[in-house]
Amino acid sequence: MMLLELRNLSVTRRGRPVLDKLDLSVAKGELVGLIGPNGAGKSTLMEAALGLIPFEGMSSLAAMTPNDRARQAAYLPQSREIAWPVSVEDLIALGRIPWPGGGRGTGDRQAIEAAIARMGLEPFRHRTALRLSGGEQARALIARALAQETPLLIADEPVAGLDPAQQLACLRLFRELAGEGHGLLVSIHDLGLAARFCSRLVLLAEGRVLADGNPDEVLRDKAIHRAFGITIRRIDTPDGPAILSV
Ligand SMILES: Nc1ncnc2c1ncn2[C@@H]1O[C@H](COP(=O)(O)OP(=O)(O)OP(=O)(O)O)[C@@H](O)[C@H]1O
Repeated sequence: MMLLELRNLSVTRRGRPVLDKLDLSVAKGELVGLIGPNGAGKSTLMEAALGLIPFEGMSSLAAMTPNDRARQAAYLPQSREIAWPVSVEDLIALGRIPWPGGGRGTGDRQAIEAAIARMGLEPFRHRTALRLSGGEQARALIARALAQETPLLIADEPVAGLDPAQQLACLRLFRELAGEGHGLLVSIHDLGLAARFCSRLVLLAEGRVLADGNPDEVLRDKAIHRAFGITIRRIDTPDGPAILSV
């Protein structure tokens, strides 16, 4: 079952085409890694898919009412802004706004507690979110998205700025969520982590999808060289592939 469908999606920014008639879908159970050089349009694609910026073409999410969309997809933007000095627990409760209890119902409480536990935020729950480190704030924002309990999670560079252990924990959790039937669209610059954890990679460059498929195939594709101007060397280890960029 498809959780997100984009057809013929085009975006123009400052008079320049950033995305050009792009097609992309995310199904239940998929952890899709969106890769591509800086400025390729990964954030633009997510913003357009969510209907946050003007676009041409079709996005199944943007076509929904705001409340339906908020129940369908949680979004972690690249800029991790926490606007007010709220506690970590209250920040996470904001993820419940689209649901009937609005953060205060019994179901809401369970979702909030599950998100706190999954992100290991118990020690921080009463701390003002603005007084966390950058990586801790990132985890609190991921927990807010988890508390939203949506079928789809769209995350823009969620592991940037996390330490290696937290990066692994976060991607393991994302894989677990995919295993539970969620769909995830996650932009990521670390090709090694992308190869290890994603079930599918979509390579974006020049406003188009240059490659889309199984990580092994996408990372072997000539398109990687075309997109990044680098060569990828893959070393297989018992823990999965290690990727060297040369
Ligand atoms: N608010 C904006 N107004 C105008 N142009 C923008 C805006 N945001 C991004 N752009 C331009 O759109 C293009 C795509 O940017 P985008 O942020 O989507 O790339 P990205 O692939 O997410 O990059 P990165 O890997 O650096 O995060 C870039 O050329 C960028 O300069």
